[in-house]
Formats: sequence, structure tokens, C-alpha cells
Amino acid sequence: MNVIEVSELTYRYGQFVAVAGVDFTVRQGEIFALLGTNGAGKTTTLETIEGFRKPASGRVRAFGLDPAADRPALSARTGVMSQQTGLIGELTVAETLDLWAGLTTRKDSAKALLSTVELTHRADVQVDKLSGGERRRLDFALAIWGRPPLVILDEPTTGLDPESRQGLWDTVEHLKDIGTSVLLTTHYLEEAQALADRVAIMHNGRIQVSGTLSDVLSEQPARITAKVPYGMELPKLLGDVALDNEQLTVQTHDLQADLHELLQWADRNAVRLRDLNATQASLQEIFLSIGKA
Ligand SMILES: Nc1ncnc2c1ncn2[C@@H]1O[C@H](COP(=O)(O)OP(=O)(O)OP(=O)(O)O)[C@@H](O)[C@H]1O
Repeated sequence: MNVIEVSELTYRYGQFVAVAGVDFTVRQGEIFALLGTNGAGKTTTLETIEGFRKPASGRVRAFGLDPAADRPALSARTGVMSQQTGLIGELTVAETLDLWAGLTTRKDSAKALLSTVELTHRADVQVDKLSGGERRRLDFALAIWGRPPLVILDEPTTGLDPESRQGLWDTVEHLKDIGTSVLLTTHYLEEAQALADRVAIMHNGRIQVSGTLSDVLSEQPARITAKVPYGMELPKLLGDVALDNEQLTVQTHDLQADLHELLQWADRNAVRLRDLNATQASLQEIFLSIGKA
């Protein structure tokens, strides 16, 4: 079942087209990561799904609802963590959660949630005395308050230290385990790699690549590198072979076959392949190639 359906979405700020015909779906219980260059249109896309922006054209549905028209019904079922924090600096952490409890129909235990985001020891501290990372964790707590079936997180781990980032990832994984659908944006490729079932990479208002991580990764060639003795005749491989002095680089869409062929050749010729390395393309390489396009 699709929780979010976006088709041919466009959005303009005046004459400027920030989102230029975007299509994707988020299924129930999956983690979907929207990646992209700065200004690609990710936040604008999220804000149309949250109902804060009305599309110039195209169709957006969340739980079958039109977010711009049905925002109250949608917000009862959706937790949102924006890039900008909407917290009130004078309130303490505990008071913030109390206030939130009164504003939403979802029920939760402030104590348990503070423990989840590791802010128990900061419950009586004013929000404007929190560190940036602590504020992000409080924002996250409000987004997941009452375990809404859909959670939308805009760059949730920006400014978090590695331990807090891991803690947030663990909580997001747990949300998925209990059937929550999660749509997030991130600049951290390792975050998408660690969490996402499916990703879409945006650039200049469009989705350039999308699919499961393995689909997206397999579109780019894998790479074999090694040092080979000078002057030897190399085997025929399926991929593109480049030799610079002793440095061999093979770019291939069939890593297993080419690696097998190369190792057999080395055996036959009693060649020791120094610094041998074989890797799938990383999301980072795909991201960079899209950014340059
Ligand atoms: N309120 C606004 N008025 C005019 N232009 C805007 C406004 N908000 C965003 N834009 C422009 O729209 C484009 C898309 O912005 P958006 O914030 O959606 O991108 P993003 O992918 O979330 O970027 P980032 O990764 O840097 O947060 C950018 O070029 C941005 O400058």
C-alpha cells in the first residue's frame, strides 16, 4: 500500500521552478530517502506533502488525502521534523513536551520519549540553553510523539554527533519495525545507505535516479584496481580496462565475472596482483556524477 503518492509535482517560487515534475511513492512501512544537491527541491517537495505548500501542478496524496486541502486530518497521522526548529526558547524540555501533548491528539509518555532521545537529564533545562544537537533530538521527539503512521524528517541528523546520529537511526529502524512509513531527506549518504529501503536522488528540481539501493548502485559500474607487472598482456575482460604504468583499473557492470577472469589470469601467469581491490560503486559516486551532469 502506498502511503504517499507524488506524480508530476511542480512548484514555483514566483517564476523560479523549484520542483519540475517529480514522481515517487512511499510504501507503508518503508524508509524512503530523498537525496540531492543543495537547492535540488527536497524541502519544497516535503512541504507540499506536509500541506504547507500548494503544488503549481501535479498531484500529491498522503493516506489518499490532498495535503493542502486536508491538513488537519493529515497532521493527526503525520509527525514532521523540519529543518527549522519551531521550539519556544523560554520553555523547558519537559514543558515543551507537555505543551505538545495538549496540541496533538496522539498520546505518548514524555518520560519514555525523553529516554529514547537521551534527553532525560535535560528535562528541566530551557530550550534556548540546549545545544544544537539536543534541540534536534527534541524536535525528533516531537515528530515521533504518539508513533504516527507517517514520519517526515528533513535532514534529521544535521548537527548530531556520531553517537546521537546512531541513536536516531536505531529509533528510525524501530519505527519501521512497527510499521511506520518514514520519508527523510539527508546529505549523509551513509545515512541513506544505512537506513533506506529506497532512495531518490534529486537535482535541479527533478529526480535523476531512484529505486532500491541495490538498483541504484548497480546502474553504476563497479571498479577493480590492482598493480600488475609492467609489460604483461592482460586478459580480455567485459569492462573497460585502463592501464597507467603498473596501475590497472577496470570499470565493469559484471564484477564477479571480471574478477574471476583476472584472478585466473594471475594464477596462470604466476602474477601477484598487488593492492588488489574490488568495490561496487558507492552512492557517493552516483551522487557526484549526477551533481556534475
Ligand atoms: N521561499 C523561497 N523563495 C524563493 N526561492 C526559494 C524559497 N525556498 C526555496 N527556494 C529555492 O528553491 C530551490 C529549492 O529549495 P529547497 O529548499 O526545496 O531545496 P533543498 O533540496 O531542500 O536544498 P538543501 O539541501 O540546500 O536544503 C532553491 O533554489 C531555493 O533557493
